[in-house]
Amino acid sequence: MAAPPDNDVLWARALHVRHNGSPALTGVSIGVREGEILAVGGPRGSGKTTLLKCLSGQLVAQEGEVWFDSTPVHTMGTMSRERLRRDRFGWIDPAPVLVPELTAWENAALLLMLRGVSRRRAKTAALEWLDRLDVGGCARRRPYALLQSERQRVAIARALAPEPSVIFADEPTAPLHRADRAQVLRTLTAAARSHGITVVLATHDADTAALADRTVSLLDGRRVNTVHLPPIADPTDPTGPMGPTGSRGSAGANGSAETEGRAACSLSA
Ligand SMILES: Nc1ncnc2c1ncn2[C@@H]1O[C@H](COP(=O)(O)OP(=O)(O)OP(=O)(O)O)[C@@H](O)[C@H]1O
Repeated sequence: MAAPPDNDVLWARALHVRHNGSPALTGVSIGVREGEILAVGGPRGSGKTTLLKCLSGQLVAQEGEVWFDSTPVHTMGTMSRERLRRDRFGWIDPAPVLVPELTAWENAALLLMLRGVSRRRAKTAALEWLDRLDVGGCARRRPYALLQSERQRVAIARALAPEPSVIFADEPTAPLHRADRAQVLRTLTAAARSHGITVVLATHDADTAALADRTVSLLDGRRVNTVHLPPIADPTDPTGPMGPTGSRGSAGANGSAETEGRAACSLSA
């Protein structure tokens, strides 16, 4: 078992994952450099979420290796992986999952308090991150009183507040409209760069991938050289393909735009 290259904070080799017998990842290898913002692109069902789950230790591949900071994650026991995820990693879901009983600032401070940071220090940090994400004014509201886009900003603040080594963001701007998407992504990437946080970002949106330092593409669970996808259309733009007369895609349950997975690609060597 060879250790990964020194300049990769995260590294995976020949990952094979099958969900109920169906292949989700087939021999995927990837290296993520420290402080890098890496986009994992590809159409729906191409394996992006599965890859992020393997890299973050949520899922152990049936075959293959994952290393973080020269430590083999694939051989860790469940408790060690949980500890690693809690102490070093952050995760942003496509739709915000907040604790309904807690206010926005308490949600944003939650991971810090779970790590043993005092309530006062956690609150200060949470309020700073909420401000940076333009939801400082919502700090005392509970999730039910927030817009979906505000909830997602709170969820992003919660992931950033502990300043983890790596943030895994799975379609983090899916619930947002186009203008919001760019602003939130810029905040996320700027915060990551200023704090040296590595970001692994799953997206099927070309505009989102453009903000990354580098993009790797997946198709049908394999690394490919290129995947050309149309940018996600804005459902609020009447002139766009998602507008009133358009027929491409459909609005998801949370109002987000869905794109078809049309891709032109070539298999990598
Ligand atoms: N828990 C599961 N059980 C069965 N099949 C699954 C499961 N999770 C994912 N799959 C399948 O594995 C493949 C890869 O899914 P994955 O969610 O990783 O892709 P993705 O690129 O993230 O897609 P999306 O953009 O829709 O989230 C798909 O065919 C998917 O249907």
